[in-house]
Amino acid sequence: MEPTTFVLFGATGDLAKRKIYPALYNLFVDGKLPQSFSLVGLGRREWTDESFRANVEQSLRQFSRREANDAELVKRFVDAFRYCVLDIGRKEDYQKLLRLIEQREEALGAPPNRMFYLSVGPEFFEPIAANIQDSGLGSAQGWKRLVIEKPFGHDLPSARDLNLKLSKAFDEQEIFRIDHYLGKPMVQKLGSLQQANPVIQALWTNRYIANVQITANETVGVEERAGYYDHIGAVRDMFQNHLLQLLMMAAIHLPHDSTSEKVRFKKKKIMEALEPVQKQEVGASVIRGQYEAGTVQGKPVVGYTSEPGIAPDSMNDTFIAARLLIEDSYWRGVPFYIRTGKRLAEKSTRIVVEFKEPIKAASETSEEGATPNLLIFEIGPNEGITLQLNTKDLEHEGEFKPVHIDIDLLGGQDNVPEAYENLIFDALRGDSTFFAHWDEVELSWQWVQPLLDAFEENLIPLHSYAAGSYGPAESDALLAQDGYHWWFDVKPEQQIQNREGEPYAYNANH
Ligand SMILES: NC(=O)C1=CN([C@@H]2O[C@H](COP(=O)(O)OP(=O)(O)OC[C@H]3O[C@@H](n4cnc5c(N)ncnc54)[C@H](OP(=O)(O)O)[C@@H]3O)[C@@H](O)[C@H]2O)C=CC1
Ligand SMILES: O=C1O[C@H](COP(=O)(O)O)[C@@H](O)[C@H](O)[C@H]1O
Repeated sequence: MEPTTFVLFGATGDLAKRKIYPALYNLFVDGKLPQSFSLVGLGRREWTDESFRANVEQSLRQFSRREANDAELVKRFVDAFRYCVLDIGRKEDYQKLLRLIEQREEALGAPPNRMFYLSVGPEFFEPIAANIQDSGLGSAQGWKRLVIEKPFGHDLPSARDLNLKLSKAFDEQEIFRIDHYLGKPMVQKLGSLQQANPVIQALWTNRYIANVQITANETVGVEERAGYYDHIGAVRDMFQNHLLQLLMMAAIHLPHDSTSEKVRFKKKKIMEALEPVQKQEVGASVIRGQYEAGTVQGKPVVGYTSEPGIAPDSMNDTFIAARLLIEDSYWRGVPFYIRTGKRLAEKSTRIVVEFKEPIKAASETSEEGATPNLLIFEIGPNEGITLQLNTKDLEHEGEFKPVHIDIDLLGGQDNVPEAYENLIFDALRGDSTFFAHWDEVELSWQWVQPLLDAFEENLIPLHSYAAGSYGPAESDALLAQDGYHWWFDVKPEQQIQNREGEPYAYNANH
């Protein structure tokens, strides 16, 4: 891997501490950092190199996947770290930064390959990009890359405006827009599983698939992020980015020789094929909700409008469910149902592919107990793939009963790289496959914009749901209209337990 200087804006912040340093350390331990690697951390805080390194070490002890108790190893890692006080708005600070980076490159004999990582609020994206350009930081002989966190815009016009401004300093192929869902190991496997397995590939069409359900349920509420979340809601926080990315990755058909460009081109095609919704029609396919007080995993919790920092009359959405249709030859007629929300019954991110029922369609015979075949991709918190099939239960008069085949994709490994590790590794290698291209981001905002307008103008109801449930009843009704139901929503009294005594989600008989 080429020598790299990693320039981290927001080095004193929460994301750097919880995700970026641990990810870099894990890569270091796994031998996946460039041989010549240097990091310059930036912030307004008057830290020194020493206090910076001490903070980084602390973060490794707290958050790293790999043990950080080998003092010699940790020291070798943080030796590459320097700190520079920089105020994003002060042009002279960028000259100081340029001198420091040039010194480091000279000392290491490294070419000026610079990766600028923006772990700061979105209001800083544009001034940082402009200052990188104006200061000469971005005009050295090596490569330059811009890694940018979400949110990418607040709506369609602001996203377009931001992109225009960034593109004055960085070309599209130099911009790496992070969507951490694209870094999740199971999401990274989705395309290749279908691509490499004829058995899946052959079934991946409207001929065999009845519907696809994409769920990202959370048990947490707004936590300490009321100020941010109350202006964003589930639609901008999760749906526009993570959930639409999951839809693209689930629907994609990849050619055998797929490159990063081809993957992103195919994703763009899916977004272009999404049937648009008109603002006045949003209510027919979109449900929005807000949690009321309830009990989440045995603990009583307050309702959204009683959370600290949230206005008592807030109309913000903490839940969204939607039915989307892809108008292409593969997916015409297959509804994709998507939902996400806070304060729900369980933390689970999964994709369920429900197959059509050929037995019933082919004959009028009674098939007592038969359920549709399902292919279930568990994305988090645990990873796995499960296939639900029907088998005859000889003890119960030959009724059908579902059996589940678990496919172990990790080969028993339990210490797998997490999303930020995968993504930072790819950015260091210049592989943009699992970063959101501007076309995808723009098309996502384009699809979502009528929803934002309808929400803003209160054209659709804001349904309440009890904390600890699976969202408003209207979300169930959305699927019931089409003759389906959300799979694996398990009421506490129906939960069965796995061998470890934990609730086992798959209760196909509910
Ligand atoms: N935290 C998380 O889990 C996630 C965060 N994100 C995104 O990542 C970004 C960073 O989030 P997070 O780390 O939580 O935010 P924090 O508020 O914890 O950190 C903000 C960082 O920005 C720096 N900063 C703020 N103003 C200036 C300035 N004028 N000049 C120089 N540096 C400045 C701060 O440094 P100092 O105070 O020293 O000036 C600090 O390092 C945001 O865009 C957020 O949306 C995305 C996903 C998850
Ligand atoms: O980006 C975000 O994601 C988290 C959920 O991420 P996960 O990896 O735990 O599924 C969400 O809690 C947060 O509100 C959102 O900003």
